[in-house]
Amino acid sequence: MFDNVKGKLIVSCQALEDEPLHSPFIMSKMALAAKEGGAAGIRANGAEDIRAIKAETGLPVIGIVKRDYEGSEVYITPTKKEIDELLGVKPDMIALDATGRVRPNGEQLSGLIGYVHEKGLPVMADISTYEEGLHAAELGADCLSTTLSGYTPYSPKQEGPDFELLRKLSETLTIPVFAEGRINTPMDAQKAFGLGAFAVVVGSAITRPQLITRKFVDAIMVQK
Ligand SMILES: CC(=O)N[C@H](C=O)[C@@H](O)[C@H](O)[C@H](O)COP(=O)(O)O
Repeated sequence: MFDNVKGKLIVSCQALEDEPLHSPFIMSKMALAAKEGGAAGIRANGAEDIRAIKAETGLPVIGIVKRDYEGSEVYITPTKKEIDELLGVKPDMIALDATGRVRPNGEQLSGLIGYVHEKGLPVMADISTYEEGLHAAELGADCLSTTLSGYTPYSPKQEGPDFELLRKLSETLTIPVFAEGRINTPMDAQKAFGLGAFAVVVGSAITRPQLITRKFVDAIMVQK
């Protein structure tokens, strides 16, 4: 996985139930389009989507399962149950929330990292702050991704990527740091590599047409 994606673009192909493109078939075609465009890997949500994407593209897949639990804000691969679902479709890496927030059922990040490793897969730790990155690395995460910066109550809210977080983590740590979250333009991606990103993950700017459309509409409204 790591050799295949180093220095390259990973495209996140996700459409939740409340999104217009929600469908494993559509996500598999989205992933195929990403492959044609030169993507080296795919990030995807849910066993069904991952199965379809792997069959259609053969690209390495970073798998997650997004699920809400009462009493916890953690929704990216929150518990062992979601890891088990992913193991059934053989992703090349499993990404999970590695923030300091309380997980459902009292499950612990350290236990989940250990569990994924037992099953022979690497772990991508989705973090929102520098401290969370250091902690996840100490716990044995194989790589980090800046996925959750801006999405925890205590991380900075920004329109663009959290370049500062990327820079600090890449400078301090030896494990790969992936740039992810609001990488909106090819220039953002170039800048991320300049700051030490191991690979760049782009989602909405490529695979959420409703959001891409909204940007055009908003720009037109402002002009009027
Ligand atoms: C915060 C959260 O739930 N992020 C999710 C994580 O898998 C996805 O919804 C994002 O699309 C992905 O991280 C890529 O980011 P962006 O779509 O901004 O390029």
